[in-house]
Amino acid sequence: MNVLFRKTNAISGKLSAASRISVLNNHFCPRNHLFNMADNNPTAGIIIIGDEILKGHVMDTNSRFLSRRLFALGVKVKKISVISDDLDVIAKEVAEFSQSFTHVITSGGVGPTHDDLTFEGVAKAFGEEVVAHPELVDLCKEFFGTDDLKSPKLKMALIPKSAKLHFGMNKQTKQIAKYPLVNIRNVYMFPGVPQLLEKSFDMLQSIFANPHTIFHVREVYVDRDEVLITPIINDTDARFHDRVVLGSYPDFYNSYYKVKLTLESDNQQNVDEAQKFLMENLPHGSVVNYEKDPCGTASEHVYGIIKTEDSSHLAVNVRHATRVIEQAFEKYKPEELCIGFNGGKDCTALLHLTYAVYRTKYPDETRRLQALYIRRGQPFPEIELFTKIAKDNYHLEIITIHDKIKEALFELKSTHPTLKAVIMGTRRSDPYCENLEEFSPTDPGWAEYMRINPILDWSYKDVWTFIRTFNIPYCSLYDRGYTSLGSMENTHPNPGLQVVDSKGIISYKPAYMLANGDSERAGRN
Ligand SMILES: Cc1cc2nc3c(=O)[nH]c(=O)nc-3n(C[C@H](O)[C@H](O)[C@H](O)COP(=O)(O)O)c2cc1C
Ligand SMILES: Nc1ncnc2c1ncn2[C@@H]1O[C@H](COP(=O)(O)OP(=O)(O)OP(=O)(O)O)[C@@H](O)[C@H]1O
Ligand SMILES: [Co+2]
Ligand SMILES: [K+]
Ligand SMILES: [Mg+2]
Repeated sequence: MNVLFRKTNAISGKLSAASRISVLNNHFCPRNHLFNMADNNPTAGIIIIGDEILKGHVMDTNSRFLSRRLFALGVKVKKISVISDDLDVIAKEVAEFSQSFTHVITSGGVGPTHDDLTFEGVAKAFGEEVVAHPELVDLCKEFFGTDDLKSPKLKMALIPKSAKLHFGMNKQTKQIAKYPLVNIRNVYMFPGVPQLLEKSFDMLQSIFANPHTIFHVREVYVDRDEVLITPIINDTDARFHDRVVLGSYPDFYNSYYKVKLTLESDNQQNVDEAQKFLMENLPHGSVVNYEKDPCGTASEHVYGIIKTEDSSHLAVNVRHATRVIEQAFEKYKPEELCIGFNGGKDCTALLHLTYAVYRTKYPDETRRLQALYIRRGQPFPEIELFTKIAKDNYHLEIITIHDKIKEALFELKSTHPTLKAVIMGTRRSDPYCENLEEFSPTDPGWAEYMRINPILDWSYKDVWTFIRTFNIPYCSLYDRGYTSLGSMENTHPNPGLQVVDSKGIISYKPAYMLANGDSERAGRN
Protein backbone atom coordinates (compact mmCIF):
# COMPACT_ATOMS: atom_id res chain seq x y z
CA MET A 1 0.00 0.00 0.00
CA ASN A 2 1.42 3.34 -0.95
CA VAL A 3 -0.53 6.20 0.51
CA LEU A 4 1.30 9.43 0.02
CA PHE A 5 0.77 11.30 3.19
CA ARG A 6 1.13 15.01 3.08
CA LYS A 7 4.27 16.18 4.75
CA THR A 8 3.57 17.97 7.97
CA ASN A 9 3.70 21.72 8.06
CA ALA A 10 7.33 22.76 7.79
CA ILE A 11 6.76 26.02 9.58
CA SER A 12 5.25 25.26 12.91
CA GLY A 13 6.82 25.65 16.28
CA LYS A 14 7.88 28.89 17.89
CA LEU A 15 9.63 31.55 15.92
CA SER A 16 11.34 33.91 18.25
CA ALA A 17 13.22 36.06 15.77
CA ALA A 18 11.11 39.15 16.42
CA SER A 19 12.84 41.22 13.81
CA ARG A 20 11.48 39.05 11.08
CA ILE A 21 7.94 38.67 12.31
CA SER A 22 6.58 40.96 9.64
CA VAL A 23 8.07 38.78 7.00
CA LEU A 24 7.03 35.57 8.62
CA ASN A 25 3.48 36.82 8.89
CA ASN A 26 3.22 36.67 5.15
CA HIS A 27 4.28 33.18 5.42
CA PHE A 28 1.69 32.02 7.88
CA CYS A 29 -1.03 33.58 5.81
CA PRO A 30 -0.24 32.62 2.26
CA ARG A 31 -2.74 34.89 0.68
CA ASN A 32 -2.71 35.96 -2.89
CA HIS A 33 -5.27 36.89 -5.44
CA LEU A 34 -6.01 33.35 -6.57
CA PHE A 35 -5.34 30.99 -3.77
CA ASN A 36 -7.60 30.85 -0.81
CA MET A 37 -8.25 28.13 1.69
CA ALA A 38 -11.56 27.27 0.05
CA ASP A 39 -9.76 26.20 -3.10
CA ASN A 40 -10.13 22.44 -2.87
CA ASN A 41 -8.34 21.67 -6.09
CA PRO A 42 -5.24 23.82 -6.19
CA THR A 43 -3.12 23.56 -9.31
CA ALA A 44 0.44 24.54 -10.11
CA GLY A 45 2.47 25.50 -13.14
CA ILE A 46 6.25 25.21 -13.19
CA ILE A 47 8.44 27.44 -15.34
CA ILE A 48 12.04 26.35 -15.77
CA ILE A 49 14.13 29.28 -16.93
CA GLY A 50 17.53 28.89 -18.55
CA ASP A 51 19.23 28.66 -21.94
CA GLU A 52 21.53 25.95 -20.60
CA ILE A 53 18.59 23.57 -20.32
CA LEU A 54 17.26 24.34 -23.81
CA LYS A 55 20.71 23.68 -25.22
CA GLY A 56 20.93 20.36 -23.41
CA HIS A 57 23.99 21.42 -21.44
CA VAL A 58 22.20 20.85 -18.16
CA MET A 59 19.47 18.35 -17.43
CA ASP A 60 16.50 19.77 -15.60
CA THR A 61 15.83 17.83 -12.41
CA ASN A 62 13.97 20.63 -10.67
CA SER A 63 10.65 20.06 -12.44
CA ARG A 64 10.67 16.42 -11.42
CA PHE A 65 11.50 17.28 -7.82
CA LEU A 66 8.82 19.96 -7.67
CA SER A 67 6.19 17.78 -9.36
CA ARG A 68 6.73 14.93 -6.95
CA ARG A 69 6.64 17.18 -3.94
CA LEU A 70 3.59 19.13 -5.06
CA PHE A 71 1.77 15.90 -5.79
CA ALA A 72 2.52 14.72 -2.27
CA LEU A 73 1.17 18.03 -0.96
CA GLY A 74 -2.12 17.50 -2.77
CA VAL A 75 -1.43 19.99 -5.58
CA LYS A 76 -1.93 19.02 -9.22
CA VAL A 77 0.82 20.20 -11.51
CA LYS A 78 -0.89 21.08 -14.80
CA LYS A 79 1.96 22.35 -16.90
CA ILE A 80 5.76 22.45 -16.99
CA SER A 81 7.39 24.88 -19.34
CA VAL A 82 11.06 25.37 -20.18
CA ILE A 83 11.96 28.82 -21.50
CA SER A 84 15.03 30.87 -22.38
CA ASP A 85 16.67 33.71 -20.47
CA ASP A 86 14.66 36.33 -22.33
CA LEU A 87 12.89 39.15 -20.58
CA ASP A 88 9.78 39.21 -22.77
CA VAL A 89 9.45 35.45 -22.92
CA ILE A 90 9.62 35.25 -19.13
CA ALA A 91 7.08 38.07 -18.72
CA LYS A 92 4.63 36.50 -21.15
CA GLU A 93 4.86 33.00 -19.71
CA VAL A 94 4.56 34.19 -16.11
CA ALA A 95 1.51 36.34 -16.94
CA GLU A 96 -0.18 33.40 -18.61
CA PHE A 97 0.69 30.89 -15.88
CA SER A 98 -0.36 33.30 -13.16
CA GLN A 99 -3.84 33.53 -14.71
CA SER A 100 -4.14 29.78 -15.23
CA PHE A 101 -2.89 28.15 -12.05
CA THR A 102 -3.20 28.49 -8.30
CA HIS A 103 0.57 28.55 -7.81
CA VAL A 104 3.34 29.39 -10.22
CA ILE A 105 6.84 28.24 -9.41
CA THR A 106 9.80 29.49 -11.38
CA SER A 107 13.25 27.96 -11.27
CA GLY A 108 16.42 29.77 -12.23
CA GLY A 109 17.49 33.22 -13.31
CA VAL A 110 17.81 34.78 -9.86
CA GLY A 111 21.60 35.10 -9.79
CA PRO A 112 23.80 38.17 -10.34
CA THR A 113 24.80 37.84 -14.02
CA HIS A 114 23.41 39.49 -17.16
CA ASP A 115 21.34 36.44 -18.09
CA ASP A 116 19.55 36.30 -14.74
CA LEU A 117 16.31 38.03 -15.66
CA THR A 118 13.62 36.34 -13.65
CA PHE A 119 12.88 39.17 -11.20
CA GLU A 120 12.68 41.67 -14.04
CA GLY A 121 10.60 39.34 -16.19
CA VAL A 122 8.12 38.65 -13.40
CA ALA A 123 7.90 42.36 -12.59
CA LYS A 124 7.12 43.05 -16.23
CA ALA A 125 4.43 40.36 -16.23
CA PHE A 126 2.58 42.40 -13.62
CA GLY A 127 3.45 45.82 -15.02
CA GLU A 128 5.82 46.59 -12.18
CA GLU A 129 9.34 47.92 -11.83
CA VAL A 130 12.14 46.22 -9.96
CA VAL A 131 13.35 48.13 -6.93
CA ALA A 132 16.06 47.54 -4.36
CA HIS A 133 14.48 45.79 -1.41
CA PRO A 134 16.20 47.14 1.72
CA GLU A 135 16.28 43.85 3.59
CA LEU A 136 17.65 42.02 0.56
CA VAL A 137 20.23 44.75 0.04
CA ASP A 138 21.44 44.19 3.59
CA LEU A 139 21.54 40.45 3.04
CA CYS A 140 23.50 40.79 -0.20
CA LYS A 141 25.95 43.12 1.49
CA GLU A 142 26.38 40.55 4.24
CA PHE A 143 26.71 37.71 1.73
CA PHE A 144 29.12 39.35 -0.67
CA GLY A 145 30.78 41.82 1.65
CA THR A 146 30.15 44.78 -0.61
CA ASP A 147 28.72 48.20 0.11
CA ASP A 148 28.67 49.35 -3.48
CA LEU A 149 25.05 49.74 -4.51
CA LYS A 150 26.05 49.55 -8.18
CA SER A 151 27.88 46.25 -7.74
CA PRO A 152 26.37 43.44 -9.86
CA LYS A 153 26.22 41.44 -6.66
CA LEU A 154 23.43 43.67 -5.49
CA LYS A 155 21.41 42.90 -8.59
CA MET A 156 19.91 40.03 -6.63
CA ALA A 157 18.31 42.59 -4.34
CA LEU A 158 16.36 44.19 -7.21
CA ILE A 159 12.95 42.57 -7.05
CA PRO A 160 9.43 43.45 -8.19
CA LYS A 161 8.08 46.39 -6.22
CA SER A 162 5.25 44.55 -4.45
CA ALA A 163 7.21 41.31 -3.90
CA LYS A 164 7.31 39.68 -0.49
CA LEU A 165 10.06 37.68 1.18
CA HIS A 166 9.52 34.30 2.80
CA PHE A 167 12.14 33.07 5.21
CA GLY A 168 12.00 29.35 5.74
CA MET A 169 13.06 27.47 8.79
CA ASN A 170 15.18 24.35 8.99
CA LYS A 171 13.05 21.63 10.54
CA GLN A 172 15.96 20.02 12.40
CA THR A 173 18.03 22.95 13.56
CA LYS A 174 15.10 25.42 13.82
CA GLN A 175 17.40 27.93 12.18
CA ILE A 176 15.78 30.59 10.05
CA ALA A 177 17.05 30.54 6.47
CA LYS A 178 19.71 33.09 5.62
CA TYR A 179 18.24 33.75 2.22
CA PRO A 180 14.53 34.23 1.49
CA LEU A 181 12.22 33.08 -1.26
CA VAL A 182 10.91 35.99 -3.31
CA ASN A 183 7.21 35.99 -4.14
CA ILE A 184 4.78 38.26 -5.89
CA ARG A 185 1.07 37.41 -6.07
CA ASN A 186 0.92 33.69 -6.82
CA VAL A 187 4.43 33.47 -8.30
CA TYR A 188 7.35 32.02 -6.30
CA MET A 189 10.86 32.48 -7.65
CA PHE A 190 13.21 29.69 -6.69
CA PRO A 191 16.91 29.49 -7.46
CA GLY A 192 17.90 27.13 -10.26
CA VAL A 193 20.68 25.29 -8.44
CA PRO A 194 18.97 22.03 -7.46
CA GLN A 195 20.44 21.87 -3.95
CA LEU A 196 19.28 25.40 -3.19
CA LEU A 197 15.88 24.93 -4.74
CA GLU A 198 15.29 21.68 -2.88
CA LYS A 199 16.44 23.12 0.43
CA SER A 200 14.28 26.18 0.02
CA PHE A 201 11.23 24.16 -1.04
CA ASP A 202 11.71 21.83 1.94
CA MET A 203 11.56 24.73 4.31
CA LEU A 204 8.64 26.52 2.67
CA GLN A 205 6.45 23.76 1.31
CA SER A 206 3.64 24.58 3.73
CA ILE A 207 2.86 27.58 1.48
CA PHE A 208 1.59 25.10 -1.09
CA ALA A 209 0.16 22.36 1.11
CA ASN A 210 -3.43 21.61 0.24
CA PRO A 211 -5.24 20.78 3.49
CA HIS A 212 -8.21 19.23 1.67
CA THR A 213 -6.55 16.55 -0.36
CA ILE A 214 -4.40 13.52 0.06
CA PHE A 215 -3.73 11.65 -3.14
CA HIS A 216 -4.01 7.95 -2.54
CA VAL A 217 -1.82 5.90 -4.80
CA ARG A 218 -1.69 2.17 -5.41
CA GLU A 219 0.78 0.38 -7.58
CA VAL A 220 0.02 -2.98 -9.14
CA TYR A 221 2.90 -4.84 -10.80
CA VAL A 222 2.04 -7.24 -13.59
CA ASP A 223 4.22 -9.90 -15.18
CA ARG A 224 2.53 -9.82 -18.62
CA ASP A 225 3.09 -7.78 -21.75
CA GLU A 226 1.10 -4.56 -21.77
CA VAL A 227 -0.76 -5.51 -24.96
CA LEU A 228 -2.07 -8.66 -23.31
CA ILE A 229 -3.65 -6.78 -20.45
CA THR A 230 -4.71 -3.67 -22.38
CA PRO A 231 -8.39 -4.76 -22.58
CA ILE A 232 -8.50 -5.08 -18.79
CA ILE A 233 -6.76 -1.74 -18.30
CA ASN A 234 -9.22 -0.05 -20.64
CA ASP A 235 -12.15 -1.76 -18.98
CA THR A 236 -11.02 -0.58 -15.56
CA ASP A 237 -10.52 2.93 -16.87
CA ALA A 238 -13.99 3.01 -18.43
CA ARG A 239 -15.56 1.91 -15.16
CA PHE A 240 -13.65 4.23 -12.81
CA HIS A 241 -12.79 7.06 -15.17
CA ASP A 242 -14.51 9.82 -13.21
CA ARG A 243 -13.10 8.74 -9.86
CA VAL A 244 -9.67 7.21 -10.36
CA VAL A 245 -6.71 8.13 -12.56
CA LEU A 246 -5.24 4.96 -14.03
CA GLY A 247 -1.71 4.81 -15.43
CA SER A 248 0.11 2.02 -17.24
CA TYR A 249 3.89 2.04 -17.48
CA PRO A 250 5.75 -0.79 -19.21
CA ASP A 251 9.30 -1.47 -18.02
CA PHE A 252 11.42 -3.47 -20.45
CA TYR A 253 14.37 -3.83 -18.12
CA ASN A 254 12.87 -4.88 -14.82
CA SER A 255 13.63 -8.48 -13.87
CA TYR A 256 10.46 -8.88 -11.83
CA TYR A 257 7.55 -7.29 -13.69
CA LYS A 258 6.64 -6.01 -17.14
CA VAL A 259 4.01 -3.36 -16.43
CA LYS A 260 3.39 -1.08 -13.49
CA LEU A 261 -0.20 0.05 -13.13
CA THR A 262 -0.94 3.05 -10.93
CA LEU A 263 -4.25 4.04 -9.41
CA GLU A 264 -4.70 7.51 -7.99
CA SER A 265 -7.57 9.25 -6.32
CA ASP A 266 -8.22 11.68 -3.51
CA ASN A 267 -10.67 9.16 -2.15
CA GLN A 268 -9.25 6.01 -0.60
CA GLN A 269 -12.37 3.93 -1.13
CA ASN A 270 -12.24 4.64 -4.85
CA VAL A 271 -8.70 3.36 -5.25
CA ASP A 272 -9.57 0.32 -3.15
CA GLU A 273 -12.51 -0.49 -5.43
CA ALA A 274 -10.53 0.03 -8.62
CA GLN A 275 -7.71 -2.11 -7.28
CA LYS A 276 -10.13 -4.86 -6.36
CA PHE A 277 -11.64 -4.77 -9.84
CA LEU A 278 -8.20 -4.98 -11.41
CA MET A 279 -7.10 -7.86 -9.22
CA GLU A 280 -10.23 -9.81 -10.07
CA ASN A 281 -9.84 -9.28 -13.78
CA LEU A 282 -6.13 -9.52 -14.46
CA PRO A 283 -5.00 -13.01 -15.56
CA HIS A 284 -4.62 -15.40 -12.66
CA GLY A 285 -1.08 -15.33 -11.24
CA SER A 286 -0.02 -12.29 -13.28
CA VAL A 287 0.17 -9.84 -10.38
CA VAL A 288 3.61 -9.77 -8.79
CA ASN A 289 4.23 -9.00 -5.14
CA TYR A 290 7.01 -6.54 -5.84
CA GLU A 291 9.05 -4.57 -3.29
CA LYS A 292 9.95 -1.37 -5.08
CA ASP A 293 12.67 -0.37 -2.61
CA PRO A 294 14.46 -3.65 -1.89
CA CYS A 295 17.72 -1.95 -0.94
CA GLY A 296 16.21 0.63 1.38
CA THR A 297 14.27 -2.12 3.16
CA ALA A 298 17.10 -4.69 3.12
CA SER A 299 17.70 -4.66 6.90
CA GLU A 300 14.03 -4.87 7.70
CA HIS A 301 13.40 -7.82 5.40
CA VAL A 302 16.59 -9.76 6.05
CA TYR A 303 16.21 -9.50 9.82
CA GLY A 304 12.48 -10.06 9.40
CA ILE A 305 13.03 -13.54 8.01
CA ILE A 306 15.74 -14.32 10.59
CA LYS A 307 13.60 -13.45 13.57
CA THR A 308 10.62 -15.57 12.59
CA GLU A 309 10.29 -19.23 13.45
CA ASP A 310 10.56 -19.87 9.73
CA SER A 311 12.48 -23.12 9.23
CA SER A 312 12.46 -23.01 5.44
CA HIS A 313 15.71 -23.69 3.64
CA LEU A 314 15.83 -19.99 2.64
CA ALA A 315 15.43 -18.77 6.23
CA VAL A 316 18.09 -21.20 7.48
CA ASN A 317 20.51 -20.02 4.76
CA VAL A 318 19.89 -16.35 5.45
CA ARG A 319 20.26 -16.86 9.20
CA HIS A 320 23.58 -18.63 8.76
CA ALA A 321 25.10 -16.22 6.23
CA THR A 322 24.00 -13.23 8.29
CA ARG A 323 25.66 -14.71 11.36
CA VAL A 324 28.95 -15.04 9.47
CA ILE A 325 28.74 -11.43 8.26
CA GLU A 326 27.97 -10.28 11.81
CA GLN A 327 31.08 -12.10 12.98
CA ALA A 328 33.05 -10.32 10.27
CA PHE A 329 31.85 -6.98 11.65
CA GLU A 330 32.70 -8.10 15.19
CA LYS A 331 36.25 -9.06 14.20
CA TYR A 332 36.91 -6.11 11.87
CA LYS A 333 36.13 -2.41 11.89
CA PRO A 334 34.23 -1.05 8.86
CA GLU A 335 37.42 0.52 7.48
CA GLU A 336 39.17 -2.86 7.63
CA LEU A 337 36.47 -4.62 5.61
CA CYS A 338 35.34 -4.58 2.02
CA ILE A 339 33.14 -6.76 -0.11
CA GLY A 340 34.61 -8.34 -3.25
CA PHE A 341 32.12 -7.17 -5.86
CA ASN A 342 32.36 -7.93 -9.57
CA GLY A 343 28.66 -7.58 -10.45
CA GLY A 344 28.10 -11.36 -10.37
CA LYS A 345 25.02 -13.00 -8.87
CA ASP A 346 26.77 -14.49 -5.82
CA CYS A 347 28.32 -11.23 -4.71
CA THR A 348 25.02 -9.48 -5.48
CA ALA A 349 23.20 -11.73 -3.01
CA LEU A 350 26.07 -11.27 -0.58
CA LEU A 351 26.05 -7.49 -0.98
CA HIS A 352 22.38 -7.37 -0.03
CA LEU A 353 23.04 -9.37 3.13
CA THR A 354 26.17 -7.41 4.01
CA TYR A 355 24.38 -4.11 3.55
CA ALA A 356 21.53 -5.31 5.80
CA VAL A 357 23.99 -6.27 8.54
CA TYR A 358 26.03 -3.09 8.17
CA ARG A 359 22.99 -0.78 8.34
CA THR A 360 21.67 -2.66 11.36
CA LYS A 361 24.94 -2.68 13.24
CA TYR A 362 25.85 0.90 12.31
CA PRO A 363 22.54 2.71 11.70
CA ASP A 364 24.04 6.19 12.08
CA GLU A 365 27.33 5.58 10.28
CA THR A 366 27.84 7.93 7.34
CA ARG A 367 30.89 6.00 6.06
CA ARG A 368 30.00 4.04 2.96
CA LEU A 369 30.38 0.30 2.75
CA GLN A 370 33.56 -0.41 0.77
CA ALA A 371 33.47 -2.64 -2.31
CA LEU A 372 36.49 -3.92 -4.20
CA TYR A 373 36.01 -4.25 -7.95
CA ILE A 374 38.93 -5.78 -9.81
CA ARG A 375 38.31 -5.00 -13.46
CA ARG A 376 40.09 -7.28 -15.82
CA GLY A 377 39.84 -8.37 -19.44
CA GLN A 378 37.02 -6.83 -21.42
CA PRO A 379 34.15 -6.37 -18.98
CA PHE A 380 30.58 -6.58 -20.27
CA PRO A 381 28.93 -3.13 -20.49
CA GLU A 382 25.99 -4.70 -18.65
CA ILE A 383 28.27 -5.43 -15.71
CA GLU A 384 29.70 -1.94 -15.71
CA LEU A 385 26.17 -0.51 -15.75
CA PHE A 386 25.00 -2.79 -12.97
CA THR A 387 28.03 -1.92 -10.85
CA LYS A 388 26.98 1.75 -11.05
CA ILE A 389 23.40 0.88 -10.10
CA ALA A 390 24.57 -1.18 -7.13
CA LYS A 391 26.86 1.65 -6.07
CA ASP A 392 23.88 4.01 -5.84
CA ASN A 393 21.44 1.50 -4.37
CA TYR A 394 23.76 0.41 -1.57
CA HIS A 395 25.72 3.65 -1.18
CA LEU A 396 29.01 1.92 -1.91
CA GLU A 397 32.50 3.32 -1.92
CA ILE A 398 33.87 1.36 -4.87
CA ILE A 399 37.59 0.73 -5.05
CA THR A 400 38.37 -0.14 -8.68
CA ILE A 401 41.68 -1.70 -9.65
CA HIS A 402 42.58 -2.57 -13.24
CA ASP A 403 44.78 -5.63 -13.11
CA LYS A 404 44.85 -9.40 -12.77
CA ILE A 405 43.34 -10.50 -9.47
CA LYS A 406 46.56 -11.55 -7.81
CA GLU A 407 48.43 -8.38 -8.79
CA ALA A 408 45.44 -6.23 -7.91
CA LEU A 409 45.42 -7.53 -4.34
CA PHE A 410 49.07 -6.57 -3.90
CA GLU A 411 48.29 -3.09 -5.25
CA LEU A 412 45.41 -2.86 -2.78
CA LYS A 413 47.90 -3.26 0.08
CA SER A 414 49.57 0.00 -0.87
CA THR A 415 46.53 2.00 -2.01
CA HIS A 416 44.28 0.96 0.91
CA PRO A 417 46.54 -0.11 3.78
CA THR A 418 43.71 -0.20 6.36
CA LEU A 419 41.92 -3.10 4.62
CA LYS A 420 42.35 -6.50 6.25
CA ALA A 421 39.52 -8.70 5.00
CA VAL A 422 37.36 -9.26 1.93
CA ILE A 423 33.83 -10.61 2.18
CA MET A 424 33.27 -12.81 -0.87
CA GLY A 425 30.50 -14.61 -2.74
CA THR A 426 32.57 -17.73 -3.22
CA ARG A 427 30.68 -21.04 -3.05
CA ARG A 428 32.12 -24.47 -2.40
CA SER A 429 31.18 -25.59 -5.90
CA ASP A 430 33.45 -22.90 -7.44
CA PRO A 431 36.74 -24.22 -8.90
CA TYR A 432 39.36 -25.01 -6.22
CA CYS A 433 37.03 -23.97 -3.43
CA GLU A 434 35.91 -27.31 -2.00
CA ASN A 435 38.27 -27.02 0.99
CA LEU A 436 37.69 -23.34 1.80
CA GLU A 437 36.29 -22.29 5.15
CA GLU A 438 34.08 -19.37 6.06
CA PHE A 439 37.16 -17.57 7.33
CA SER A 440 40.15 -18.55 5.15
CA PRO A 441 43.31 -16.45 4.84
CA THR A 442 44.55 -16.03 1.27
CA ASP A 443 46.95 -18.75 0.03
CA PRO A 444 50.73 -18.48 0.38
CA GLY A 445 52.11 -16.29 -2.41
CA TRP A 446 48.98 -14.09 -2.38
CA ALA A 447 48.71 -10.70 -0.67
CA GLU A 448 47.65 -11.33 2.90
CA TYR A 449 43.91 -10.88 3.45
CA MET A 450 41.24 -12.73 5.35
CA ARG A 451 38.72 -14.13 2.88
CA ILE A 452 35.27 -14.32 4.43
CA ASN A 453 32.77 -16.57 2.65
CA PRO A 454 29.30 -16.29 4.20
CA ILE A 455 27.45 -18.13 1.42
CA LEU A 456 30.05 -20.87 0.99
CA ASP A 457 27.51 -23.68 1.31
CA TRP A 458 24.67 -22.12 -0.63
CA SER A 459 23.76 -23.88 -3.87
CA TYR A 460 23.19 -22.23 -7.24
CA LYS A 461 19.46 -22.54 -6.63
CA ASP A 462 19.72 -21.08 -3.11
CA VAL A 463 21.33 -17.93 -4.51
CA TRP A 464 18.51 -17.39 -7.01
CA THR A 465 15.80 -18.17 -4.48
CA PHE A 466 17.24 -15.49 -2.21
CA ILE A 467 17.68 -12.90 -4.98
CA ARG A 468 14.24 -13.44 -6.47
CA THR A 469 12.38 -13.62 -3.15
CA PHE A 470 13.85 -10.32 -1.99
CA ASN A 471 13.39 -8.64 -5.42
CA ILE A 472 17.09 -7.78 -5.45
CA PRO A 473 18.26 -5.98 -8.61
CA TYR A 474 20.87 -7.98 -10.54
CA CYS A 475 22.92 -7.75 -13.73
CA SER A 476 20.69 -8.02 -16.83
CA LEU A 477 22.94 -10.68 -18.43
CA TYR A 478 21.40 -13.26 -16.11
CA ASP A 479 17.98 -12.61 -17.66
CA ARG A 480 19.54 -13.46 -21.03
CA GLY A 481 20.79 -16.92 -20.17
CA TYR A 482 24.19 -16.19 -18.65
CA THR A 483 24.64 -18.20 -15.45
CA SER A 484 28.20 -17.31 -14.42
CA LEU A 485 30.10 -14.25 -15.57
CA GLY A 486 33.70 -14.03 -16.65
CA SER A 487 34.87 -11.48 -19.20
CA MET A 488 33.33 -10.95 -22.61
CA GLU A 489 35.75 -13.11 -24.56
CA ASN A 490 35.22 -16.24 -22.45
CA THR A 491 31.57 -16.07 -21.37
CA HIS A 492 28.44 -17.15 -23.24
CA PRO A 493 24.85 -17.91 -22.37
CA ASN A 494 24.37 -21.34 -20.86
CA PRO A 495 23.45 -23.90 -23.57
CA GLY A 496 21.18 -25.60 -21.03
CA LEU A 497 18.89 -22.55 -21.16
CA GLN A 498 18.62 -22.39 -24.93
CA VAL A 499 15.19 -22.36 -26.56
CA VAL A 500 14.71 -22.69 -30.30
CA ASP A 501 11.33 -21.63 -31.64
CA SER A 502 9.49 -23.05 -34.67
CA LYS A 503 11.27 -20.57 -36.99
CA GLY A 504 14.67 -21.67 -35.70
CA ILE A 505 15.25 -18.46 -33.74
CA ILE A 506 17.43 -19.01 -30.69
CA SER A 507 16.81 -17.37 -27.32
CA TYR A 508 17.73 -18.13 -23.73
CA LYS A 509 15.68 -18.49 -20.57
CA PRO A 510 16.78 -16.50 -17.51
CA ALA A 511 19.50 -17.89 -15.25
CA TYR A 512 17.16 -18.61 -12.36
CA MET A 513 15.41 -21.23 -14.54
CA LEU A 514 18.50 -23.43 -14.80
CA ALA A 515 17.41 -26.69 -13.21
CA ASN A 516 20.80 -28.26 -12.70
CA GLY A 517 23.16 -25.96 -10.79
CA ASP A 518 26.11 -28.22 -11.58
CA SER A 519 26.13 -26.88 -15.13
CA GLU A 520 26.43 -23.27 -13.87
CA ARG A 521 29.74 -22.75 -15.67
CA ALA A 522 28.70 -24.42 -18.94
CA GLY A 523 28.79 -21.04 -20.71
CA ARG A 524 32.41 -20.35 -19.70
CA ASN A 525 35.59 -21.39 -21.47
C1 LIG B 1 39.79 -11.01 -2.68
C2 LIG B 1 40.20 -12.22 -3.45
C3 LIG B 1 41.09 -13.11 -2.87
C4 LIG B 1 41.52 -14.24 -3.56
N1 LIG B 1 42.40 -15.08 -2.97
C5 LIG B 1 42.81 -16.19 -3.64
C6 LIG B 1 43.72 -17.10 -3.05
O1 LIG B 1 44.14 -16.92 -1.92
N2 LIG B 1 44.11 -18.17 -3.75
C7 LIG B 1 43.65 -18.40 -5.03
O2 LIG B 1 44.03 -19.39 -5.63
N3 LIG B 1 42.77 -17.56 -5.62
C8 LIG B 1 42.35 -16.45 -4.96
N4 LIG B 1 41.45 -15.59 -5.56
C9 LIG B 1 40.98 -15.90 -6.93
C10 LIG B 1 39.61 -16.61 -6.94
O3 LIG B 1 39.70 -17.84 -6.25
C11 LIG B 1 39.12 -16.87 -8.35
O4 LIG B 1 40.11 -17.49 -9.09
C12 LIG B 1 38.71 -15.60 -9.02
O5 LIG B 1 37.69 -14.99 -8.27
C13 LIG B 1 38.21 -15.80 -10.47
O6 LIG B 1 36.97 -16.44 -10.49
P1 LIG B 1 36.21 -16.85 -11.82
O7 LIG B 1 37.09 -17.82 -12.53
O8 LIG B 1 34.91 -17.44 -11.36
O9 LIG B 1 35.99 -15.58 -12.61
C14 LIG B 1 41.03 -14.47 -4.87
C15 LIG B 1 40.13 -13.57 -5.44
C16 LIG B 1 39.73 -12.45 -4.76
C17 LIG B 1 38.75 -11.51 -5.40
N1 LIG C 1 37.08 -9.15 -10.24
C1 LIG C 1 36.67 -9.27 -8.99
N2 LIG C 1 36.64 -8.19 -8.18
C2 LIG C 1 36.22 -8.31 -6.91
N3 LIG C 1 35.79 -9.45 -6.37
C3 LIG C 1 35.79 -10.55 -7.13
C4 LIG C 1 36.22 -10.51 -8.47
N4 LIG C 1 36.09 -11.75 -8.99
C5 LIG C 1 35.61 -12.50 -8.00
N5 LIG C 1 35.41 -11.81 -6.87
C6 LIG C 1 34.87 -12.31 -5.61
O1 LIG C 1 34.85 -13.73 -5.70
C7 LIG C 1 33.52 -14.24 -5.64
C8 LIG C 1 33.35 -15.41 -6.58
O2 LIG C 1 33.61 -15.02 -7.93
P1 LIG C 1 32.61 -15.35 -9.12
O3 LIG C 1 33.26 -15.07 -10.41
O4 LIG C 1 32.06 -16.70 -8.91
O5 LIG C 1 31.50 -14.18 -9.03
P2 LIG C 1 30.00 -14.34 -8.61
O6 LIG C 1 29.57 -13.21 -7.81
O7 LIG C 1 29.97 -15.61 -7.98
O8 LIG C 1 29.15 -14.40 -9.96
P3 LIG C 1 29.09 -15.57 -11.07
O9 LIG C 1 29.42 -16.88 -10.43
O10 LIG C 1 27.72 -15.55 -11.57
O11 LIG C 1 30.10 -15.15 -12.07
C9 LIG C 1 32.66 -13.08 -6.01
O12 LIG C 1 31.37 -13.24 -5.46
C10 LIG C 1 33.42 -11.91 -5.43
O13 LIG C 1 33.16 -11.78 -4.05
CO1 LIG D 1 29.93 -17.52 -8.44
K1 LIG E 1 1.64 4.35 -20.73
MG1 LIG F 1 32.18 -14.59 -12.06
